[in-house]
Amino acid sequence: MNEAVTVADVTQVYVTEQQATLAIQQMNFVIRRGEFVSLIGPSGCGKTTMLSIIAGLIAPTVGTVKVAGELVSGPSPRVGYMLQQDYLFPWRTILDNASIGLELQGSLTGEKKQAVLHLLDEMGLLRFKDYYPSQLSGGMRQRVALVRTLATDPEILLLDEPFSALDYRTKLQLEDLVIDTLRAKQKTALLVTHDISEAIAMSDRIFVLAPNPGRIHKEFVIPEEIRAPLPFEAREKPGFHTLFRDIWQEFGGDADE
Ligand SMILES: Nc1ncnc2c1ncn2[C@@H]1O[C@H](COP(=O)(O)OP(=O)(O)OP(=O)(O)O)[C@@H](O)[C@H]1O
Repeated sequence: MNEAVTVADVTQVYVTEQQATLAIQQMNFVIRRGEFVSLIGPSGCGKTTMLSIIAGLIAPTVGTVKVAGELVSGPSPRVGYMLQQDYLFPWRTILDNASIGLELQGSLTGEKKQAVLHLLDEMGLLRFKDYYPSQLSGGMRQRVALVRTLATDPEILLLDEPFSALDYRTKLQLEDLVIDTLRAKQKTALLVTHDISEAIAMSDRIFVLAPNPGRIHKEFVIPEEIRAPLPFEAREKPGFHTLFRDIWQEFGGDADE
């Protein structure tokens, strides 16, 4: 099974007392195992809705989603979710925050706790394991959130603007750390971002979405000449800015020129 995520004919309509909103219309795509794919597009084009459907948090009005060949019918340990905010519990230590997913699953064995400590070590956080979130910087807290997401060993990670609240330097460092970690662990990831450069630097493929109704407008495969071991290096490749401009135009970037 090479397909990590299969989205088939997904349509999502939100109905409120005032109106019905066609948030997503007939979306179809496949993410292969180990791939890093980004969803970019203007506000309201259905990016978060798509992640919520893949995560099993909402059932699509029409269509199906499979994760590793299994129909998604609710939240599953196969899928990990990382958000813009770290949502760490202030009264729990870093180790206890990082372990909470395992604890909630009732699977926090001694062996798993060692694995969490190992992940904290990989993220440069081991010496802070007994600290509380308020004692850490925003970038460090987001690294704890990444450890918490990886601790349950999900097959696919859904990343909803996880770098957008960070300062620029921290954001670039964390992008490198995430890619390095996910590639080493051969994880599949779907990133939602408003940052075209970030999407190009991190992804294998990019879907540009369009709004009203939310749909896939265009797919970009990142060419070999732009790929690099780490996103920071990809930003320096010749061809990076040409691709940026191509995507910007599809984004409607030149609409007011
Ligand atoms: N719970 C809801 N009830 C009603 N309408 C909703 C709900 N959630 C989202 N929508 C609508 O569905 C559309 C898609 O929203 P969604 O949040 O998925 O877009 P997005 O691309 O993630 O936007 P942003 O970039 O601003 O986060 C929007 O028109 C939004 O107003």
